[in-house]
Amino acid sequence: MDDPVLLTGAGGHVGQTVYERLKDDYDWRLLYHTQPSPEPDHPYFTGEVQDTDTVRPAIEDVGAVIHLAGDPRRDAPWRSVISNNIDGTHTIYELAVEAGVEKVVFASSNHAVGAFETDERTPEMYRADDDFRLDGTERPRPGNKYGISKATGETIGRYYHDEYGIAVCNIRIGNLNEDHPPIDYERGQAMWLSTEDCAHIHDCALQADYGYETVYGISDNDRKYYSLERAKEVLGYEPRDNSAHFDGDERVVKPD
Ligand SMILES: NC(=O)C1=CN([C@@H]2O[C@H](COP(=O)(O)OP(=O)(O)OC[C@H]3O[C@@H](n4cnc5c(N)ncnc54)[C@H](O)[C@@H]3O)[C@@H](O)[C@H]2O)C=CC1
Ligand SMILES: O=C1O[C@H](COP(=O)(O)O)[C@@H](O)[C@H](O)[C@H]1O
Repeated sequence: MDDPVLLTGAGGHVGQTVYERLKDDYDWRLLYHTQPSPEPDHPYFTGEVQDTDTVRPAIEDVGAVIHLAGDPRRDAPWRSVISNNIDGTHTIYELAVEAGVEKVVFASSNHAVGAFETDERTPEMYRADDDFRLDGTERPRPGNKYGISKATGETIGRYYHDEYGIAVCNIRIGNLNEDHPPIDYERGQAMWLSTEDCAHIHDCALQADYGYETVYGISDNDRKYYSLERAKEVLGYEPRDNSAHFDGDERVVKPD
Protein backbone atom coordinates (compact mmCIF):
# COMPACT_ATOMS: atom_id res chain seq x y z
CA MET A 1 0.00 0.00 0.00
CA ASP A 2 1.80 3.09 -1.26
CA ASP A 3 -1.06 5.50 -0.61
CA PRO A 4 -1.61 7.01 2.84
CA VAL A 5 -3.28 4.77 5.42
CA LEU A 6 -5.77 6.15 7.92
CA LEU A 7 -5.59 4.63 11.40
CA THR A 8 -8.65 5.39 13.56
CA GLY A 9 -8.49 4.83 17.30
CA ALA A 10 -4.81 5.67 17.01
CA GLY A 11 -4.51 6.60 20.67
CA GLY A 12 -5.87 3.29 21.95
CA HIS A 13 -4.21 0.06 22.94
CA VAL A 14 -4.45 -1.65 19.55
CA GLY A 15 -3.80 1.61 17.72
CA GLN A 16 -0.58 2.30 19.60
CA THR A 17 0.53 -1.31 19.16
CA VAL A 18 0.07 -1.08 15.38
CA TYR A 19 1.42 2.44 14.97
CA GLU A 20 4.55 2.01 17.09
CA ARG A 21 5.59 -1.13 15.21
CA LEU A 22 4.65 -0.04 11.68
CA LYS A 23 5.36 3.67 12.03
CA ASP A 24 8.04 3.73 9.34
CA ASP A 25 6.30 1.38 6.92
CA TYR A 26 3.31 3.49 5.88
CA ASP A 27 2.39 7.07 5.16
CA TRP A 28 -0.01 7.28 8.10
CA ARG A 29 -2.92 9.58 8.77
CA LEU A 30 -4.00 9.24 12.41
CA LEU A 31 -7.41 9.85 13.92
CA TYR A 32 -7.46 10.43 17.65
CA HIS A 33 -10.47 11.02 19.86
CA THR A 34 -8.70 13.80 21.74
CA GLN A 35 -5.47 15.74 21.37
CA PRO A 36 -2.49 13.33 21.52
CA SER A 37 0.53 14.04 23.68
CA PRO A 38 3.27 13.93 22.59
CA GLU A 39 2.35 14.79 19.03
CA PRO A 40 2.87 11.89 16.61
CA ASP A 41 5.28 11.98 13.68
CA HIS A 42 2.49 11.80 11.09
CA PRO A 43 -0.43 14.08 10.22
CA TYR A 44 -3.23 13.65 12.71
CA PHE A 45 -6.84 14.64 13.26
CA THR A 46 -9.03 14.68 16.36
CA GLY A 47 -12.74 14.19 16.93
CA GLU A 48 -15.64 11.79 16.79
CA VAL A 49 -15.43 9.03 14.21
CA GLN A 50 -19.18 9.24 13.62
CA ASP A 51 -18.83 12.91 12.69
CA THR A 52 -18.46 13.40 8.93
CA ASP A 53 -16.77 16.78 9.41
CA THR A 54 -14.06 15.05 11.47
CA VAL A 55 -13.53 12.10 9.17
CA ARG A 56 -13.73 13.80 5.76
CA PRO A 57 -10.39 15.66 5.94
CA ALA A 58 -8.71 12.66 7.62
CA ILE A 59 -9.71 10.20 4.90
CA GLU A 60 -8.95 12.45 1.92
CA ASP A 61 -6.42 10.86 -0.52
CA VAL A 62 -6.19 7.75 1.62
CA GLY A 63 -5.78 4.30 0.02
CA ALA A 64 -6.67 2.15 3.02
CA VAL A 65 -8.18 2.46 6.48
CA ILE A 66 -7.52 0.48 9.64
CA HIS A 67 -10.66 1.20 11.60
CA LEU A 68 -10.21 0.65 15.33
CA ALA A 69 -12.06 3.56 16.93
CA GLY A 70 -15.00 2.56 19.05
CA ASP A 71 -16.20 1.54 22.49
CA PRO A 72 -14.27 -1.71 23.28
CA ARG A 73 -16.12 -2.63 26.48
CA ARG A 74 -17.85 -5.99 26.42
CA ASP A 75 -20.59 -4.50 28.63
CA ALA A 76 -20.86 -1.29 26.59
CA PRO A 77 -24.43 0.01 26.64
CA TRP A 78 -26.61 0.14 23.55
CA ARG A 79 -26.51 3.91 23.11
CA SER A 80 -22.73 3.85 23.12
CA VAL A 81 -22.32 1.03 20.62
CA ILE A 82 -24.97 2.53 18.35
CA SER A 83 -23.08 5.80 18.24
CA ASN A 84 -19.37 4.98 18.59
CA ASN A 85 -19.31 1.58 16.92
CA ILE A 86 -22.18 1.27 14.45
CA ASP A 87 -22.63 4.87 13.39
CA GLY A 88 -18.85 5.36 13.48
CA THR A 89 -18.22 2.39 11.20
CA HIS A 90 -20.97 3.51 8.82
CA THR A 91 -19.37 6.96 8.63
CA ILE A 92 -15.98 5.45 7.81
CA TYR A 93 -17.40 3.38 4.95
CA GLU A 94 -19.61 6.15 3.61
CA LEU A 95 -16.69 8.59 3.43
CA ALA A 96 -14.37 5.83 2.18
CA VAL A 97 -16.57 5.59 -0.90
CA GLU A 98 -16.52 9.36 -1.33
CA ALA A 99 -12.70 9.40 -1.03
CA GLY A 100 -12.11 6.41 -3.31
CA VAL A 101 -10.55 4.25 -0.58
CA GLU A 102 -9.61 0.77 -1.84
CA LYS A 103 -9.45 -1.21 1.40
CA VAL A 104 -10.83 -1.19 4.94
CA VAL A 105 -9.46 -3.35 7.75
CA PHE A 106 -12.07 -3.52 10.49
CA ALA A 107 -11.43 -4.37 14.15
CA SER A 108 -14.09 -6.96 14.81
CA SER A 109 -14.02 -9.07 17.94
CA ASN A 110 -14.24 -12.45 19.56
CA HIS A 111 -17.46 -11.08 21.04
CA ALA A 112 -19.11 -11.14 17.60
CA VAL A 113 -19.12 -14.92 18.03
CA GLY A 114 -19.09 -15.12 21.83
CA ALA A 115 -22.32 -17.12 22.08
CA PHE A 116 -20.61 -20.14 20.49
CA GLU A 117 -18.99 -20.52 23.91
CA THR A 118 -21.91 -22.46 25.34
CA ASP A 119 -22.10 -24.11 28.74
CA GLU A 120 -21.82 -27.48 26.96
CA ARG A 121 -18.57 -26.52 25.18
CA THR A 122 -16.81 -24.65 27.95
CA PRO A 123 -14.31 -24.83 29.49
CA GLU A 124 -13.21 -27.80 27.33
CA MET A 125 -13.08 -25.71 24.13
CA TYR A 126 -10.39 -23.52 25.70
CA ARG A 127 -8.02 -26.46 26.11
CA ALA A 128 -5.21 -27.65 23.87
CA ASP A 129 -6.64 -31.14 23.41
CA ASP A 130 -10.04 -29.88 22.21
CA ASP A 131 -10.54 -29.64 18.44
CA PHE A 132 -13.55 -27.31 18.26
CA ARG A 133 -12.72 -24.48 15.83
CA LEU A 134 -14.50 -21.43 14.45
CA ASP A 135 -13.04 -20.53 11.05
CA GLY A 136 -14.74 -17.29 10.02
CA THR A 137 -17.33 -18.88 7.72
CA GLU A 138 -19.83 -19.23 10.57
CA ARG A 139 -22.49 -16.59 11.04
CA PRO A 140 -21.97 -14.12 13.87
CA ARG A 141 -23.37 -15.19 17.22
CA PRO A 142 -22.83 -12.25 19.59
CA GLY A 143 -22.93 -12.70 23.32
CA ASN A 144 -23.57 -9.07 24.23
CA LYS A 145 -24.52 -5.71 22.72
CA TYR A 146 -20.89 -4.88 22.01
CA GLY A 147 -20.73 -8.13 20.02
CA ILE A 148 -23.86 -7.07 18.13
CA SER A 149 -22.07 -3.87 17.15
CA LYS A 150 -19.06 -5.83 15.85
CA ALA A 151 -21.25 -8.24 13.89
CA THR A 152 -23.03 -5.19 12.48
CA GLY A 153 -19.71 -3.63 11.52
CA GLU A 154 -18.85 -6.79 9.57
CA THR A 155 -22.21 -6.58 7.79
CA ILE A 156 -21.78 -2.90 6.99
CA GLY A 157 -18.48 -3.88 5.35
CA ARG A 158 -20.23 -6.62 3.36
CA TYR A 159 -22.60 -4.02 1.91
CA TYR A 160 -19.83 -1.58 0.99
CA HIS A 161 -17.83 -4.38 -0.59
CA ASP A 162 -20.74 -5.68 -2.66
CA GLU A 163 -22.10 -2.26 -3.61
CA TYR A 164 -18.88 -0.28 -4.04
CA GLY A 165 -16.10 -2.84 -4.40
CA ILE A 166 -14.14 -1.84 -1.30
CA ALA A 167 -11.85 -4.68 -0.19
CA VAL A 168 -12.76 -5.54 3.40
CA CYS A 169 -10.96 -7.59 6.03
CA ASN A 170 -12.74 -8.08 9.35
CA ILE A 171 -10.21 -9.18 11.96
CA ARG A 172 -11.99 -10.84 14.86
CA ILE A 173 -9.38 -9.83 17.40
CA GLY A 174 -9.02 -12.11 20.40
CA ASN A 175 -7.40 -10.64 23.46
CA LEU A 176 -4.58 -8.10 23.23
CA ASN A 177 -2.88 -7.71 26.58
CA GLU A 178 -0.35 -5.11 27.51
CA ASP A 179 2.45 -7.61 27.65
CA HIS A 180 2.11 -11.33 28.36
CA PRO A 181 -0.86 -13.68 28.11
CA PRO A 182 -3.22 -13.68 31.07
CA ILE A 183 -2.48 -16.29 33.73
CA ASP A 184 -5.31 -18.33 35.31
CA TYR A 185 -7.64 -17.38 32.48
CA GLU A 186 -8.01 -20.30 30.09
CA ARG A 187 -10.20 -18.39 27.68
CA GLY A 188 -7.76 -15.48 27.60
CA GLN A 189 -4.83 -17.79 26.86
CA ALA A 190 -6.80 -19.39 24.02
CA MET A 191 -7.53 -16.11 22.28
CA TRP A 192 -4.37 -14.20 23.17
CA LEU A 193 -2.88 -11.98 20.47
CA SER A 194 0.65 -10.80 21.17
CA THR A 195 1.64 -7.24 20.36
CA GLU A 196 4.04 -8.42 17.63
CA ASP A 197 1.41 -10.66 16.05
CA CYS A 198 -1.13 -7.85 16.31
CA ALA A 199 1.05 -5.47 14.30
CA HIS A 200 1.93 -8.27 11.88
CA ILE A 201 -1.66 -9.29 11.09
CA HIS A 202 -2.63 -5.66 10.44
CA ASP A 203 0.41 -5.27 8.20
CA CYS A 204 -0.63 -8.43 6.32
CA ALA A 205 -4.17 -7.13 5.95
CA LEU A 206 -2.83 -3.92 4.37
CA GLN A 207 -0.59 -5.84 1.96
CA ALA A 208 -2.72 -8.79 0.83
CA ASP A 209 -5.21 -8.97 -2.03
CA TYR A 210 -8.74 -10.06 -1.16
CA GLY A 211 -12.38 -9.18 -1.65
CA TYR A 212 -14.35 -9.65 1.55
CA GLU A 213 -12.70 -11.63 4.33
CA THR A 214 -13.30 -12.46 7.98
CA VAL A 215 -10.33 -13.86 9.88
CA TYR A 216 -9.37 -14.49 13.47
CA GLY A 217 -6.65 -12.41 15.07
CA ILE A 218 -4.94 -14.56 17.68
CA SER A 219 -1.40 -15.83 18.16
CA ASP A 220 -0.53 -19.45 17.42
CA ASN A 221 -1.58 -20.59 20.87
CA ASP A 222 -1.62 -24.26 21.85
CA ARG A 223 -5.00 -23.54 23.34
CA LYS A 224 -7.28 -22.22 20.64
CA TYR A 225 -10.84 -22.41 19.38
CA TYR A 226 -10.33 -20.13 16.39
CA SER A 227 -8.76 -21.43 13.20
CA LEU A 228 -5.85 -19.42 11.80
CA GLU A 229 -6.02 -21.09 8.39
CA ARG A 230 -7.86 -18.30 6.59
CA ALA A 231 -5.56 -15.60 7.99
CA LYS A 232 -2.53 -17.62 6.92
CA GLU A 233 -3.89 -18.51 3.49
CA VAL A 234 -5.40 -15.16 2.46
CA LEU A 235 -3.29 -12.67 4.37
CA GLY A 236 0.00 -14.54 4.63
CA TYR A 237 -0.19 -14.23 8.43
CA GLU A 238 2.69 -16.03 10.16
CA PRO A 239 2.16 -15.70 13.91
CA ARG A 240 5.31 -16.07 15.95
CA ASP A 241 3.92 -16.20 19.50
CA ASN A 242 2.08 -18.80 21.58
CA SER A 243 0.54 -18.19 24.99
CA ALA A 244 1.90 -21.57 26.12
CA HIS A 245 5.42 -20.19 25.81
CA PHE A 246 5.03 -17.68 28.64
CA ASP A 247 5.07 -18.44 32.33
CA GLY A 248 3.69 -15.13 33.50
CA ASP A 249 6.95 -13.24 33.55
CA GLU A 250 8.85 -14.06 30.44
CA ARG A 251 9.13 -16.33 27.42
CA VAL A 252 10.14 -19.85 28.41
CA VAL A 253 11.75 -22.47 26.22
CA LYS A 254 9.41 -25.42 25.92
CA PRO A 255 10.94 -28.89 25.60
CA ASP A 256 10.14 -30.71 22.33
N1 LIG B 1 -7.93 -4.92 22.87
C1 LIG B 1 -8.54 -6.05 22.56
O1 LIG B 1 -8.23 -7.13 23.11
C2 LIG B 1 -9.60 -6.07 21.49
C3 LIG B 1 -9.99 -4.93 20.82
N2 LIG B 1 -10.94 -5.00 19.81
C4 LIG B 1 -11.36 -3.81 19.10
O2 LIG B 1 -10.20 -3.09 18.68
C5 LIG B 1 -10.48 -1.70 18.68
C6 LIG B 1 -9.44 -0.99 19.54
O3 LIG B 1 -9.57 -1.50 20.87
P1 LIG B 1 -8.56 -1.05 22.03
O4 LIG B 1 -7.40 -0.37 21.42
O5 LIG B 1 -8.37 -2.19 22.91
O6 LIG B 1 -9.48 0.00 22.79
P2 LIG B 1 -9.05 1.44 23.33
O7 LIG B 1 -10.20 1.93 24.13
O8 LIG B 1 -7.71 1.39 23.95
O9 LIG B 1 -8.95 2.25 21.97
C7 LIG B 1 -10.07 2.71 21.27
C8 LIG B 1 -9.78 4.13 20.84
O10 LIG B 1 -10.88 4.60 20.10
C9 LIG B 1 -11.18 5.89 20.57
N3 LIG B 1 -12.60 6.15 20.35
C10 LIG B 1 -13.65 5.58 20.98
N4 LIG B 1 -14.81 6.09 20.53
C11 LIG B 1 -14.45 7.00 19.58
C12 LIG B 1 -15.20 7.88 18.77
N5 LIG B 1 -16.53 7.92 18.83
N6 LIG B 1 -14.54 8.67 17.91
C13 LIG B 1 -13.17 8.65 17.85
N7 LIG B 1 -12.42 7.85 18.59
C14 LIG B 1 -13.06 7.04 19.46
C15 LIG B 1 -10.84 5.89 22.05
O11 LIG B 1 -10.66 7.19 22.56
C16 LIG B 1 -9.57 5.06 22.03
O12 LIG B 1 -8.43 5.86 21.80
C17 LIG B 1 -11.89 -1.52 19.19
O13 LIG B 1 -12.76 -1.38 18.09
C18 LIG B 1 -12.17 -2.82 19.92
O14 LIG B 1 -13.54 -3.14 19.89
C19 LIG B 1 -11.51 -6.19 19.46
C20 LIG B 1 -11.18 -7.33 20.13
C21 LIG B 1 -10.21 -7.37 21.19
O1 LIG C 1 -13.36 -7.35 22.07
C1 LIG C 1 -12.77 -7.34 23.12
O2 LIG C 1 -12.26 -8.51 23.62
C2 LIG C 1 -11.27 -8.49 24.64
C3 LIG C 1 -11.19 -9.90 25.25
O3 LIG C 1 -12.44 -10.23 25.77
P1 LIG C 1 -12.63 -10.62 27.32
O4 LIG C 1 -14.07 -10.96 27.42
O5 LIG C 1 -11.73 -11.80 27.58
O6 LIG C 1 -12.20 -9.45 28.15
C4 LIG C 1 -11.62 -7.43 25.67
O7 LIG C 1 -10.65 -7.42 26.71
C5 LIG C 1 -11.68 -6.09 24.97
O8 LIG C 1 -12.02 -5.08 25.88
C6 LIG C 1 -12.76 -6.12 23.92
O9 LIG C 1 -12.69 -4.94 23.16
